[in-house]
Amino acid sequence: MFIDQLIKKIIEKRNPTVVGLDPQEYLIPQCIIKKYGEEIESIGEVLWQLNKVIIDQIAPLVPAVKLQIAFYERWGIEGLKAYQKTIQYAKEKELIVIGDIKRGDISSTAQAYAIAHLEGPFACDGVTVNPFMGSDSIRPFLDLCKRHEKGSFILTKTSNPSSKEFQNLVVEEKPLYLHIAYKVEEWGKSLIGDYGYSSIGAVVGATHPKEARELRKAMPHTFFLVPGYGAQGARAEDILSCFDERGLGAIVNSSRGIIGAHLKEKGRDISLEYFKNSVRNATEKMQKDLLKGLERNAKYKVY
Ligand SMILES: O=c1ccn([C@@H]2O[C@H](COP(=O)(O)O)[C@@H](O)[C@H]2O)c(=O)[nH]1
Repeated sequence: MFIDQLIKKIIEKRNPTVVGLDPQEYLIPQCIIKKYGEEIESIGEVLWQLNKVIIDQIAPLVPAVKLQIAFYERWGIEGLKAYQKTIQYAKEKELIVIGDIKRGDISSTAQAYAIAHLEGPFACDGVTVNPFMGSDSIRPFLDLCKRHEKGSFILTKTSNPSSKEFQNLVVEEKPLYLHIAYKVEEWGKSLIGDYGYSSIGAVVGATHPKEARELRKAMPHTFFLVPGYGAQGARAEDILSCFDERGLGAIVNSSRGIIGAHLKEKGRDISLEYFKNSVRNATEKMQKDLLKGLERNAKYKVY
């Protein structure tokens, strides 16, 4: 089952970190661009080689990677080829692969999305899904998660500053994000694994600790995918309430904070060796930070 595999890997590596493979142009080291081609036609190769370097550094350290599809789609077919190759390589390295695709549409269309991203050409282990269109737009993802032992994370309270515009609106005496939370718990009921969590999880932003605390209580069987740590300003202490007393219940994403760590230190004109060290150091630093946060608080046991 998706969720049990994810949790087992988190425990095995003592690390609730997912590295975001979000290769924004400005953070790609010059040495990789120079080696694989500066022309637009080479972009696929650049993205793929960049990701390969990153994955080789982080595979022994983390349980999972998350690919934000926008940074591949943005380049068209060549970008999507790099996306596909990266998914394959990360799986070979025994990483859990999450496709951050945030899809949501009428059921026939949602089914095509679910096939593409859970069993077809871009099959990941898990994906992110947008619940705005309601249960029938989610159903095809649930069905394929069940059939193929995959996972989905439903946007519940997102990390961006404007998320409150809709998600915090009070509807029938409760904020909208709580209505979504109860639905996500219901959708996940038949996919609960050995640790008490479902393969149907929720995206809960690290940047909203108050809401995260409320959501953890409202969603006892829902595993959280938590973006917002690092580049968006959230710190380890903001995230603690996403975890249960076992130190389980959440995996924390960092993209720019890890694959762009070199920018703060030196900029883009660095050697490949420097880039590798920078990615590895930033990943280890995040792991230490999260574990220290959990250990400092007597409420949490850490694996
Ligand atoms: O609420 C959300 C949902 C998804 N994201 C995605 O996570 C990463 C965050 O990247 P950083 O560089 O670590 O800020 C990115 O892919 C977002 O699209 C999110 O930030 N918030």
